[in-house]
Parts: sequence; C-alpha cells; structure tokens
Amino acid sequence: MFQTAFKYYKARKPPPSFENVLIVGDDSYPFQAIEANLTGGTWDAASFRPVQEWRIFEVATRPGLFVIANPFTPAGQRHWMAASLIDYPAHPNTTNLSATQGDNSSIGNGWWQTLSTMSNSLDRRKFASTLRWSTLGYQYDWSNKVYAESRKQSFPPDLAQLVRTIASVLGFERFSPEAAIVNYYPTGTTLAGHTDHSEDDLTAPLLSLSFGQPAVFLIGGTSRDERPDAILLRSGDVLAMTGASRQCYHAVPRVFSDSELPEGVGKCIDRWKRTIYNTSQTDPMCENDWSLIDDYVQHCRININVRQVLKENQQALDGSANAGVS
Ligand SMILES: O=C(O)CCC(=O)C(=O)O
Ligand SMILES: [Fe+2]
Repeated sequence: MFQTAFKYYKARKPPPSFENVLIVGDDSYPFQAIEANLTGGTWDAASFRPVQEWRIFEVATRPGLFVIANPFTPAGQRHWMAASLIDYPAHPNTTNLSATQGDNSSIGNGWWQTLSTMSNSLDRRKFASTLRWSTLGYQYDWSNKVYAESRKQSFPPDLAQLVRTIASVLGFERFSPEAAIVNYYPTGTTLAGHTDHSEDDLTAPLLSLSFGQPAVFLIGGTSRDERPDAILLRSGDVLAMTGASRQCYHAVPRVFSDSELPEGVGKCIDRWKRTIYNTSQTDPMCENDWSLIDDYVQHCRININVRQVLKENQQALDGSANAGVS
C-alpha cells in the first residue's frame, strides 16, 4: 500500500491528482485544531509570528502527528534558508559531497563558494543540485545507520532554540535537539519510504521544517502494508512526529514546483518574498547572497529534520548500544 501511493505521487505521466492530498492549513478533517501550550520561555520574534496566530493541528488519522501551518515570518524563512545553504553544508559538518570527496570539506563551504562564482544560470542550477544532505550535531553514519560519540559536533545554538520553542508549544518541553539531517531536494526528486529509528530515545519527537518548493509527504503506519496519508508541505510548514506516529513509515514521493500546484492552493513563493517594508535595516542579508538563495529555492526544497538522539540524563552514546540497528 505504501509503495503504491509512493509510485502514484512520483509519476509524471499522468501526473498525480491532489484530490486526496491533505493541505496543511486546511481546517477540515483529519486536521484537528489544537491550542498552543503557552509556557513562556525565549521567543525568536524575528523568525516567528506571534504564537497567538499559529495554526496548529493534530492529524486525527495519525495520533501524535502534528502540523503547524507556516509559523514563520518572511524574513524568518529567508534567514533559515540562508543558514541551510551557507552555514550547514560547511566544515565540520558532513555533506554528501564531503563524504565522497574526502578532505575538500576542510576548506569551508566549497559548494556555496563555487555556486557563488557561477554566472550561467543553467550551470548553476546543475551544480546546485549536487548537494543532497548535510548533518548537524551528531553526524549520521548512513552506511552503518548509527550516530557515534566520536562524530559529534556542536548543534547550532540558534536552531536549537528555534526547535525547542516549537517542541514546547506542542507540549514537549524537555526536547533536546542533538542531531539534524538537512535534506536538499531539487524539484522532481524523492526520498524513499523509511522509519527513523537510529536514535536511542524513540519517545522524543522528530521535528521537520520545510522551506522552498512544495512536496507531498506520505505517512503510513508501522508496516508498509498500511495505506499512507498524503500531506502537502509548503514553505515554512512544520511537521512533528511524536507518540505513535514517531515510528511510522514516511517518504517524500515528489518535490513539486509551485507552478504545478492546483488553482486555489497558495504558492510557496509568497511566504518568503521580500517586501519594501522588510528590506529595511531589520533585514541584514546582503543582496548578492539573497539573489543566489532566492534562485536556489525557486527550484529546490530544503527540509531540516531535527532529532533528539540521547535519552534524558544519558550522558553520551555507548557505541555498542546503538550499533546494529538497521
Ligand atoms: O523531507 C522530509 O519532509 C522528510 C525527511 C525525512 O524523513 C528524514 O530526513 O528522515
Ligand atoms: Fe525520516
């Protein structure tokens, strides 16, 4: 059932219908509006709209699955896009490029620097699509499907604060962000069905932030035999897999272009556009960086997928405890 849905949404001819796709922000079943858990704490007012305006839903068909319809300000979206493209693929983080090209990673963010020098837009687009993932905090070992204490970097403090706020609004005040996989998807690409189970604490939420082009996200049950729900994630949308949904199969069968969305479904681009108002001193991003970032997010989707790795009070990973998980 999972694979059938995956193939359906991946197909180009004929392209899939959006008829059964749940649109984050719609108020209808199975989205059930829930109230924010308001406990104060630090608030990143530059990134987020006021919490009173947040539209938070639990997906009734998937207990423990929460979505938040774009809680970001346009400037907030641009800030996290920039972090994802300029900072996160840089040394000492591992990327798919540094993993295969060895020591090149030690010279900083070679990918971004090379991209910045390319003047031909087709060449730039082709080169841009070579970056597919980077890892933050505990660096994920894809071959052995483990995190290791020896490959731990510090987790970006501002991202940690951002996702702690989201977790606490959802009632997970003790969430501790320790690792992230940043996925970079050129339009048309996919992520195969999987569960995330290499973390020692499977009771902590998985938090996912999406920026750029839209995608259909599939989430099923704990076996591939269950029919999944299809959810449209657009720029700024937040998804949290908690409770029973934490260990469910999920996938991204297709990243779409804004232009492929049906009439009446709001485009992503309007969510990060610079307006005259917010190009003032409050937006420090330089024009040159922004035009490259804007060019990138016209053709790609970025997903920041944040995890807690350790159990509460666990000091460090014991290699033998989590080795062998597949
Ligand atoms: O891109 C997404 O929305 C999901 C990514 C994901 O499932 C993962 O990184 O494990
Ligand atoms: Fe995942």
